[in-house]
Amino acid sequence: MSRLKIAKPDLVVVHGLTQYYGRRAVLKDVNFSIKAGQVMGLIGANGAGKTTIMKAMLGLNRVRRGTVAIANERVTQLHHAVLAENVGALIEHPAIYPFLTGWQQLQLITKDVTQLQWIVETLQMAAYIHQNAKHYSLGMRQQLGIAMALVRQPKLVVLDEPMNGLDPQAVKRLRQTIRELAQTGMTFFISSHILSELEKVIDDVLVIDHGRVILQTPMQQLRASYHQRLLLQTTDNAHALVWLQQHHYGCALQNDVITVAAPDKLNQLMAGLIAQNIQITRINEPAVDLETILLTQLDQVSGAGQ
Ligand SMILES: Nc1ncnc2c1ncn2[C@@H]1O[C@H](COP(=O)(O)OP(=O)(O)OP(=O)(O)O)[C@@H](O)[C@H]1O
Repeated sequence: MSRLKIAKPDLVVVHGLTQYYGRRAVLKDVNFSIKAGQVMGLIGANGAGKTTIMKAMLGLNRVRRGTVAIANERVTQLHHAVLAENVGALIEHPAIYPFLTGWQQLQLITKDVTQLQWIVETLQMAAYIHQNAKHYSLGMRQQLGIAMALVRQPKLVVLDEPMNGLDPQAVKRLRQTIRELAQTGMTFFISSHILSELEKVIDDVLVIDHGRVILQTPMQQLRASYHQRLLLQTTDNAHALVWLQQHHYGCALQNDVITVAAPDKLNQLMAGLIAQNIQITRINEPAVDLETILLTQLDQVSGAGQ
């Protein structure tokens, strides 16, 4: 029996978003969509427009042109009923009342004790949740802000730099929580400068530069598009290098290690070296991170545009 693969619907559709601060365009025809259950990362340099995009999605800014739709409902500054039911967000600094406890602030969002207990336990906030928030550290305030965004388990959660001020354990917990919630169908849109953390949690990445989208792609595809290097050590590196160059492999020798660029016929390469009586003593594909992949990819994008 053949199985029909049902495409997930778009939960967020942003179309032609253009925004000015004064006379300066800070978003320029921004288009993207996020499918239900996806975890999408938003990356860009300082001032690229990440927070501005998130604010526009939440009806916090007046946009010049373009539309935002969440769960098929238009969102504007004056029309945002869909957000109350379906969206949790932490943008810039968490809005916290200093004379309420963390628990009381969470109660402003939901009275459901099961949900309240769940988030306090999940983010391990029990030690301070009943203290007044004015005594909270930066990290505790940030955790409370995240808890406020997640507590009702809304369809969409928008998090602007959520890892700010969190210690490594809290970052790990947040990452696990996001992955678990995404498994249940929740959708996330997360900006972060900590690419090494972001890449552990996202399915797709949206890259913006000077208010324009320059890349939107699944992480899997991004990784596949990166031509991996190979590190080789042999019993006779000098001889190996000559053979590789003669056979048009891009390669270089440094500190007794040969770097070979993107060998797509690994068997041929190994067989060729062995036929020369060169023994391969070590072969290694170095782990590659999102930052390296993106820099390479963006070089190609800007190179192609020249
Ligand atoms: N209220 C404002 N008035 C005028 N200009 C603003 C305002 N808010 C942001 N900007 C400008 O809009 C541009 C985009 O800012 P935005 O905060 O969206 O960037 P970002 O990508 O979130 O940056 P960062 O990584 O530093 O947080 C910047 O050039 C910024 O100076």
